[in-house]
Amino acid sequence: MPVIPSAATRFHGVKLSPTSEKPPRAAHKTSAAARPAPDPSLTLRPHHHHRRSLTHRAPLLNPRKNRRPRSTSRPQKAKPRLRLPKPAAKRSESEFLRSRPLALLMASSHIILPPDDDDEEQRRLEEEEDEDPWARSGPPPAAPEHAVKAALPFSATCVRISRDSYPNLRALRNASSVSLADAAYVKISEGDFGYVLDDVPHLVDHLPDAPTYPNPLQDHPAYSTVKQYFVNEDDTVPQKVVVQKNSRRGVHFRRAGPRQKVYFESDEVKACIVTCGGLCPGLNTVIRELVCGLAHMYNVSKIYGIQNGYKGFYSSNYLTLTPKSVDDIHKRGGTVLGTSRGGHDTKKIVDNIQDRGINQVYIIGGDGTQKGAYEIFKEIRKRGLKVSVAGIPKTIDNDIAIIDKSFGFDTAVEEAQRAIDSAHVEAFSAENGIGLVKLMGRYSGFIAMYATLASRDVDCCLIPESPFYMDGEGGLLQYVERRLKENKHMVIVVAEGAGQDLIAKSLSTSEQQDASGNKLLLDIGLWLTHKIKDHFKSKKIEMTIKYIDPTYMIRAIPSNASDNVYCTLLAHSAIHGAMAGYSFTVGNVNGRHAYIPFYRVTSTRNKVKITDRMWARLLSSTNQPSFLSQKDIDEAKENDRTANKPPLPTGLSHHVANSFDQSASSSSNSQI
Ligand SMILES: Nc1ncnc2c1ncn2[C@@H]1O[C@H](COP(=O)(O)OP(=O)(O)OP(=O)(O)O)[C@@H](O)[C@H]1O
Ligand SMILES: O=P(O)(O)OC[C@H]1O[C@](O)(CO)[C@@H](O)[C@@H]1O
Ligand SMILES: [Mg+2]
Repeated sequence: MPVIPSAATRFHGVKLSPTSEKPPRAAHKTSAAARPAPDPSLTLRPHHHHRRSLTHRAPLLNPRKNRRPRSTSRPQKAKPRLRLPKPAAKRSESEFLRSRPLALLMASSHIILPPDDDDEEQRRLEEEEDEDPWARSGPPPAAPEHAVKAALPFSATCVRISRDSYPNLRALRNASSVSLADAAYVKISEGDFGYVLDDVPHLVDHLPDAPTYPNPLQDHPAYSTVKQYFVNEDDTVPQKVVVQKNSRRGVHFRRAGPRQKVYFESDEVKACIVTCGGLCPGLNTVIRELVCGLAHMYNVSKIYGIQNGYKGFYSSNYLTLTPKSVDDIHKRGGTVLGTSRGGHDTKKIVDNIQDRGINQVYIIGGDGTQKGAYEIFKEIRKRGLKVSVAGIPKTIDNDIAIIDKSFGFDTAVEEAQRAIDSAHVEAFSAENGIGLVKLMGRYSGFIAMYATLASRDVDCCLIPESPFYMDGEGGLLQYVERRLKENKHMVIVVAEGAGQDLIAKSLSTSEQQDASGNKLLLDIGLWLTHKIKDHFKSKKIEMTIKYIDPTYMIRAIPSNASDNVYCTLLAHSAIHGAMAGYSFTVGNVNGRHAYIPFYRVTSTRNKVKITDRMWARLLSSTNQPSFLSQKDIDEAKENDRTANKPPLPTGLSHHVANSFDQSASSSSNSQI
């Protein structure tokens, strides 16, 4: 374990030891501009151990040419997943081509076929494909109890979803509607009763001969008493848990957790961690637990911090992280690594990953960051590198699709209470007092909604998902007037993304964007304050309004206790997945940690559904008008119907498509 020397640099208030190395001169063509600039303040000490490790050129893991030297602890060969296509004689070439998913044809090195008898089965199923008995006549009649029991064990019946699951041929056929590059990474398998596995990519998809090793956790004293520590390879987590008797089993994700076999030896691992996008409570906890988890569970000692977001991959030296150097960082807000927006240059980033021999990349960030992680993963796959990419979703707005909740959200809602309490005290203590609080939420009003529901002092909550208007019958100004008459004071909570159309209409400003291309928002809090003041002035009614904007104070604090635990578990799940060779975004799905494909978390955004009971609860708790016309409600219902449905390859069997439809439909988990 590297020990922090006294000369260690202080960075973002934390003691960290930067490596003194620049990346080795690459044999391949990283441009000079892409090289990290030497930073004198970060080259304080020679660090021989790491110099040696960093100058070691990343093995370009073309399975045929550059195979890793075999380790002393005998690697176990992975179960072969590749099968050669059947002899041409059995089918004509065009038949063969038609029967292969486009994705598999493109990457001939990983054509993955079911066993011969499955091929027969496959053809039979294809013939039956247009004859979905459920589509014709509804769900099958209830089977006798013993038959249902026999059908349910996943591994017994879902023969095509083996431990090393592979893309389903039918599922990906004619994958022409998604981009070629993306179709290659969609791994969908089918099982019985409408079961679908939306799987994540694995190293063996492109490195079929990658050796496996026993998981070092099995010798770990802390885990020796655990009854079943390793998760079953076949375990999956359903996207939708509210079902009826005859529902399809629906879409599932691979369950997160430690596997019996891993694809990296401990001393082979070189992990790096990066944080991108805006701040969020818990970032430092995730960093800490990644470092400590890698070191303590898997005996990994080469762990590096990338400074200031994606651009740090190619413009800064990497920091050496040890359990000691990150020991107390979870008690601080922000990120000790620094963060930024913009600067994602996939090629330069992967050049540097390759040059420095990094083989596990942990990427903490929001929706934009996960899109960036997906691009990095695709480039890594293109180059045939043995690198796992693990995304850990971070966003205070809670707008990442699929997952139950993002870390830091609870802390943010809790901290928002203090601002709302102050607003309430100010409003209550004045004659006709209004307290107005602006909370974060660019496109999704979760913080505002939950903070309002938690507080009970709020009279009106405005969020981006629910349009509102100011003037006339049923408008906001009329409601404020009425409320003051009734109560003599009121509290308004507004999410920063609410009412942007109204401001844009009244102030003719041109749209601006941040470095990542996100729209820069106009200050709805300030605008509302003026509008309300002007309204009462024109009516000659005395009133006082106090505008509180705690947005950055809320996201800059350390995470609370429950978020700390959540961050720890997320970090551990990410480590287990990366060690097991998967690339994914990790998240809680219905209370279980799962590995979610990048394309799923990046293709839609989690939003407050104003057609759900939760929003109705809010309306009934504040007594505010909904501000919605029938047209707005119809539109919202239509949006909800397709809200969580990802863009899928065309040519999916309607069994699979139906399962996705059902799992995406709104009357599910989001309602409590
Ligand atoms: N489509 C994309 N492809 C590749 N990289 C992207 C993409 N969108 C964003 N990024 C990169 O991801 C990083 C973070 O993006 P962004 O600033 O949008 O924050 P975020 O991750 O969405 O977090 P949050 O919005 O919660 O603060 C930036 O460095 C940006 O360049
Ligand atoms: O000022 P910054 O750092 O760009 O961040 C602001 C944005 O970041 C977030 O906190 C997360 O996306 C948004 O709620 C907010 O609009
Ligand atoms: Mg974002």
